[in-house]
Amino acid sequence: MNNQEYAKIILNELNQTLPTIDIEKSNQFVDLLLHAKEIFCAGAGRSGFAVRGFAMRLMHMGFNSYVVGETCTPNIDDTGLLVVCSGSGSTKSLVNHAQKAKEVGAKVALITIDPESPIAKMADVVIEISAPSPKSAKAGEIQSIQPMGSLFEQSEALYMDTLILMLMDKKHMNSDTMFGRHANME
Ligand SMILES: O=C([C@H](O)CO)[C@H](O)[C@H](O)COP(=O)(O)O
Repeated sequence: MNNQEYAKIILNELNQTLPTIDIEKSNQFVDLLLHAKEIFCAGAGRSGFAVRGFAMRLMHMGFNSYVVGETCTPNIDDTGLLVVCSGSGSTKSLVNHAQKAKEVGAKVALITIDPESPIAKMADVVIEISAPSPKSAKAGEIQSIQPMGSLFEQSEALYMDTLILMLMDKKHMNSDTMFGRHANME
């Protein structure tokens, strides 16, 4: 198959995952984002790349957003929100981050394939994406030709872009006002 044929298959897969994500839980997630004093974003591997992109857009909107593990990321307290992206919901470092967040009274939002996972059990809101899971027993019903967690990782990145659009509506922001905060020392 050529690249265009594969592209159509991938888009078809995304067309199954993205429109089935829960609306009410997404509204709850947006409320948590709007009310947090500081937002801490965590993920490992390719989920880590996805959540870094989300942290950047939040920064563009004026939120105090941080990537967990970066040198200049401060402590989390009861005014904070931890956003975790984890297909399995059981990656050890991320379980530890969620435990710490709950210990200090912070909120936790999880994007995952497995709503029964250890992090899901601690989370205030769990966003389930149905996709194959290479790292846990629970796999979503939606099938993929892509390797490992690719469909989940693409879906979570695009899902977080839908959250950004919802936040832009609520805060009356547009691309120009956000670009004003983009790094000018690149
Ligand atoms: O990078 C990943 C791997 O490529 C799976 O497709 C995962 O995102 C990484 O291993 C983290 O795992 P999860 O916490 O289960 O997302």
